[in-house]
Amino acid sequence: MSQYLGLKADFPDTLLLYRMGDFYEVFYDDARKCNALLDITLTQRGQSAGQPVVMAGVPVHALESYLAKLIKLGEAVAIAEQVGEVGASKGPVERKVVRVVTPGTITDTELLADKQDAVLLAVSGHGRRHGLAWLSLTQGEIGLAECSDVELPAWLARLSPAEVLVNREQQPAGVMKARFPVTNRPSWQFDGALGNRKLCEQLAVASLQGFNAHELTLAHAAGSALLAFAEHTQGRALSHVRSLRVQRASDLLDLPPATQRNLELVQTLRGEASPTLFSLLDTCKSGMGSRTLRQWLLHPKRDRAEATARHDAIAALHAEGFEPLREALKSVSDVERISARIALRQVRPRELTGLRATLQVLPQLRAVTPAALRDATLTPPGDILELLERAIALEPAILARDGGVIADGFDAELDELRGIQQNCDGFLLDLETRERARTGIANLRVQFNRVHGFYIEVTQGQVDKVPMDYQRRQTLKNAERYITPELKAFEDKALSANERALAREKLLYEQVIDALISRLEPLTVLGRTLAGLDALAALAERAVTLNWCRPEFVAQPCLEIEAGRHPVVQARLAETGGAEFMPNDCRLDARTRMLVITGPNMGGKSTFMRQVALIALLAAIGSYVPATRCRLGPMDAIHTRIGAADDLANAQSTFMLEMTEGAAILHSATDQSLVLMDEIGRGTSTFDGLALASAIASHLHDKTRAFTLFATHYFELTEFPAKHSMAQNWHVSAVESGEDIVFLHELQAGPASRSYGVQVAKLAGMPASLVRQARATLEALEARQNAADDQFDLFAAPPAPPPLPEPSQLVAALDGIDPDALSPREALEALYQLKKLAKP
Ligand SMILES: Nc1ncnc2c1ncn2[C@@H]1O[C@H](COP(=O)(O)OP(=O)(O)OP(=O)(O)O)[C@@H](O)[C@H]1O
Repeated sequence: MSQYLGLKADFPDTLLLYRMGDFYEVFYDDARKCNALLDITLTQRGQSAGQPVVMAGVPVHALESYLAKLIKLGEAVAIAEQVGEVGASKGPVERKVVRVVTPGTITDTELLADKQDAVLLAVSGHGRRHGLAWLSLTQGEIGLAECSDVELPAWLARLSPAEVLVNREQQPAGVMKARFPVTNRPSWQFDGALGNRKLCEQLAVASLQGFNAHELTLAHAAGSALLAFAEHTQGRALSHVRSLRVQRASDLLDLPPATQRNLELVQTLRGEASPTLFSLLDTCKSGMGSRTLRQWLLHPKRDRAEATARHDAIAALHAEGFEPLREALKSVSDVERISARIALRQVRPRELTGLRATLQVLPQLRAVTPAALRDATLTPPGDILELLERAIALEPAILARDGGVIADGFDAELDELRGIQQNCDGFLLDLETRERARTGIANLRVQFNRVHGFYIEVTQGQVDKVPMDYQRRQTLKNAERYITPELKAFEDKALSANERALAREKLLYEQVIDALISRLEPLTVLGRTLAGLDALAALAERAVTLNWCRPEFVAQPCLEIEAGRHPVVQARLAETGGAEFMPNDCRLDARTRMLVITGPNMGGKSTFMRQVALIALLAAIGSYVPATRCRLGPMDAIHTRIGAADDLANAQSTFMLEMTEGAAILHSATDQSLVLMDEIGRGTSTFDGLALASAIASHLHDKTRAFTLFATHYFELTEFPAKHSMAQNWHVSAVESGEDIVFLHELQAGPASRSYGVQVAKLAGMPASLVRQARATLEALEARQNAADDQFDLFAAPPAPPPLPEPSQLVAALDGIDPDALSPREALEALYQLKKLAKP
């Protein structure tokens, strides 16, 4: 147990899986935890320090599936293997932790989601400002950023880390509130100067100035913890991590967590992966293409140069045809992950054959790529392909340790070892023929037995013909057995050929990896280029299949959409064979900044608002958009306040959440933001709600001047545009037919005439008697309302705040005291003085 306890001391917070023969065992608390998490049986064995040893085990062959479960549950796992030889020394075989797997540092293909990177994020600082450093080990690029505590949730949502490293002694509240797996790290690792040095070393540069990252001290501190942890888990330096990107919130189109959620970008409101905007867009042919597209979707830039270049690329793909390219992309493997796994020396033989196949199709892929996108990096690095073709077998074994990985003809020694195994019988026959000819002994035989190994047997009558180089091995009654130097050499080779072939293969495989590591740069770049091409080709395909148009960017404030559609709702309607989707226009500009949208429930208000936001976002990531025409001015953020789900986990009521999100929008939106407000105020009583909704609308119209789509059930708000010149009334149309209602989903100018709530309730299947009663009550209420209608002005300017009271003498005296400048005696006097002033 002492060997186990020694190893465990280095990994106190990590489950330690300890190899014992055919099992990985876990002990004590780790065993209890695994019992609870994996439902594996606890046992007891012997005693250590007077206590029974509680343990549990998983079979070696099932390790990966148990690891996958543990990682999914947010656990970190250290794996201790036997590294010493059994019986080589007294006591237990030497064991070492060879691998630490944590949610943010997994690189195993089996454990990683194909379409999503596992991002490891470190957050430094606490209180108001934070430094962020992140990395996906299978990508090889470090990201750095700094942000305020208010911005932190948006960063966390955008990066969606698999694991967050925080300072054990200064845990940032924003991280602890979010629901990501957190790993505590020692305080000293969050050091700015150390981080700067480590980052420079990692990137092999003298200063971070070239990356414009030299002044981000807080981010350096996070970088220090990030690199230390990543190296610690991999047990080696990260030779493939060679680039750095500084992200500034001000460069990105802001998509706060609520927006990502409400627009169902990568996850539905129920937490499923489809149908979402991403699931609709992602027809990529490779995992790396999908990951790139996802990254584009969640990190749209404010600057439109990159998006315009992507629009150009899609146009080129349309002009020259994208199907042959997509066909060629089918035979491309995940070069991005394979290069990272080469760097980490974890690459498997079949991944190398995948890489080889990719390099082989490159010329063909290049030929079908439009000239404008035919990047220089699409030329195969010839030496790498040549090496893979020569070195790796056509269909290698799954694991290098099983042999059969290195191709025949690559290494003479390996060929010979394999030759020995395969041609043992042939060699012996050949030797026998040669020796018979050389000695003239016609009945000489070359043979083998387990006890004596190989020998040449000569009958007693012929022994005088035996040449000088024959050494006697054994004397029998009728025969002598000999060995020759040649046969001895063959015996040595044959007996250990298998073992030696395996060892030789392992060595050669390592050498191939060494050679690949030295040529990693072009491979990494190639991975990135192919991933980008795959994502672009998917966007080109979507644009044609779904009949989208190229958006136009302009410099003046403007958001004009003709015949816009909600891509996901439209696809769902088409799938389910429901009604046709009704396209709608939207026109906002410097003079019209707000649409007040009314209409019945189910009329299509939310769908319309979301489609406007999705179209703006799609344009910003460089995609075509679901409309017939689209012109967009500059945009810095998309804010949304939609829905009324309680946030029970954070103990917030519907109304509190509504107001918190509303307040966040009012604080951060600008005149370049797009704001969607869906039925704000409905979480409280009618008067409260109406008062708040109108105050919020006024604030957005008068102060923020953001492009706002304001959907509401409060009819009173349809009077808003009459008094606010930049607002207009629009409504979603519906027609009554008898007591029923038909939704036209068409956006028309002007306010809605009524809300049709009772008809919608009938449609939803409310009992007929209840609907009748509701209709009667409604009529009575409307009659009373008309009678009592007074001319109350909802949008009158707010009353001036009351003047601040004069500060009292006591407060003025307190204000005048500077505690740091007082001697103890002066402080005592000041205290007496204050007491005197406090007397009535
Ligand atoms: N333009 C459209 N064309 C066809 N169907 C549509 C359109 N817009 C919405 N719909 C359909 O109507 C349903 C309801 O739309 P939506 O949720 O946008 O209505 P709403 O007015 O926001 O309702 P509520 O006020 O109850 O939230 C959608 O699920 C969709 O199936």
